[in-house]
Amino acid sequence: MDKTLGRTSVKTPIVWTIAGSDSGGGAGIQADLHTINSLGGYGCSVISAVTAQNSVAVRLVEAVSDEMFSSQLDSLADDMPADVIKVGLLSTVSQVELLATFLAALETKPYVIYDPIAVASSGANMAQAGLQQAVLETLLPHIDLLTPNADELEILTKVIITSSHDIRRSAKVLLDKGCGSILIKGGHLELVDDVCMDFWTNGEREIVLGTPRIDSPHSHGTGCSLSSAIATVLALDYPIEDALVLAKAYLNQGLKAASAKGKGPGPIAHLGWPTDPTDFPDVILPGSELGRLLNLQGELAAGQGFASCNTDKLGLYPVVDSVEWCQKLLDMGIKTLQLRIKGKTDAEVEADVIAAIKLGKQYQARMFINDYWQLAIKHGAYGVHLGQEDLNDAVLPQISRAGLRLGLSTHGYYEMLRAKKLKPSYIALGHIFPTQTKDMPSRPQGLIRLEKYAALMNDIPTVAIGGINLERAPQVWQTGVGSIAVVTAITLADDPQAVVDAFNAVLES
Ligand SMILES: Cc1ncc(COP(=O)(O)OP(=O)(O)O)c(N)n1
Ligand SMILES: Cc1nc(C(=O)O)sc1CCOP(=O)(O)O
Ligand SMILES: [Mg+2]
Repeated sequence: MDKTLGRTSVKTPIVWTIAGSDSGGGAGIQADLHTINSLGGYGCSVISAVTAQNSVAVRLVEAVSDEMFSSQLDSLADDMPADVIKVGLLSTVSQVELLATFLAALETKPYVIYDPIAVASSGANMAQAGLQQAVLETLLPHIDLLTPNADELEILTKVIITSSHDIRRSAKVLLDKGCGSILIKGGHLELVDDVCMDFWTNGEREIVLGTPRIDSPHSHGTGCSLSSAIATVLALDYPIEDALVLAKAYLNQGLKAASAKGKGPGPIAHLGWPTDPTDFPDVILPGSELGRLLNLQGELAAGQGFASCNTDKLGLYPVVDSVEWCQKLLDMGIKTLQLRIKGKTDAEVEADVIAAIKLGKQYQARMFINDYWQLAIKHGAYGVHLGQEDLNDAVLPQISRAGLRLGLSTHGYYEMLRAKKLKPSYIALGHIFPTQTKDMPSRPQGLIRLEKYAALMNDIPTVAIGGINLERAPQVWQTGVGSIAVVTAITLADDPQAVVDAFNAVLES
């Protein structure tokens, strides 16, 4: 029997920060450790330089000796290997070279993020001449994510950023040097008024996140906190797109509550895992005004949205592959249902789609058609269900204009936020547990994440899917989702009627 039901306690991941000490506590090692701890990681530190500073000025910067720098790295490697490493200030050329050699020699290489602090926000230069060249030539091939702001980007690439073309051109310079991906931070990007825009690319995919500019004087250490937040969320095994979104939300939440600790600008507040929807960034869609300005690939735009299901509790939602199953389940009183036939042409499924839609109307049930959106429109279905890949081909305005409901699959924070912008009729959250029904590219989410997702999507109907059976149903239902979708729990049951009755009892509790 599955005793954990997906609520396994997550091991606290180890995140190293390799950075300078800020005696004022707001940036560098201190900001990193606050952030790592606040988001649920265990922070270890390798101090590259000691700075004497307060909230007003940096008075003195002293790099540690090469021996001390290397000894810290080796001490940690021998006993407390990192799940993710965040690198901040490196103040000498030899530190850059020592770190590159150290990373190259690691047997199991963790994900490495480098926030290339060329010049502190206070204006004090903390880096040795020649350091940028050493970074470009020796360190970048070991970096999975580089997080420069526009100034740092210009220093590293010599490209002055005045357009989206410049952003891509400068990113390419760094990717060509061997860096895995780049997050260009929008704090200093002035392409769009009043929107703080962050641009991420790995050369194949692009993600743009926007947030209204939060005008706080207390923004000391924001870059350090952002990169260590990304590091910690990655160490907790979230994918990069979710780490970007969560780190941004962490920063926004902290900026709103930031306060002075001395006479000058204070640091952001460290307030734990973000949960307030208003702190989360806007996913910029390619078909939006800003998306077009940035030349993002694709057509997706927010549009008018989709017809409502008139309830946020869609109940038990069986997903089946035949008209016979539809008939059987409608006879059992099911009111939300999906016909999911895979791998056939439109012509091969059309008769089944027509029959399923007709049955749905006869039983006054919400009959969704999976994938075959053109047939669903043609024959007047109640709704369509589409996944992330389907969004590349489907013409959403046609579905919306035809008055059909739209359900969208999602598998994490980024996809949820992007899906929500399309104003669908419901959002599916998957896959919660391992499933035999389909090969999934993502990992099972588990109940702890599902609970967070359901709370964040609190103003749109939600459906949980993936590996849900009767035993797991009560705990899934307690997370606050509005519906439970199942395939094999019903289709492989010895007594489907008994299983439907038992699910209904859980969902009515
Ligand atoms: C309710 C519900 N949720 C998720 C899915 C999966 O849709 P998709 O990702 O498009 O995958 P396929 O089902 O097409 O294989 C779904 N069908 N229903
Ligand atoms: C079709 C499907 N979509 C998923 C998603 O997460 O998007 S999980 C899934 C299969 C669900 O089948 P079962 O209930 O047998 O595990
Ligand atoms: Mg699909």
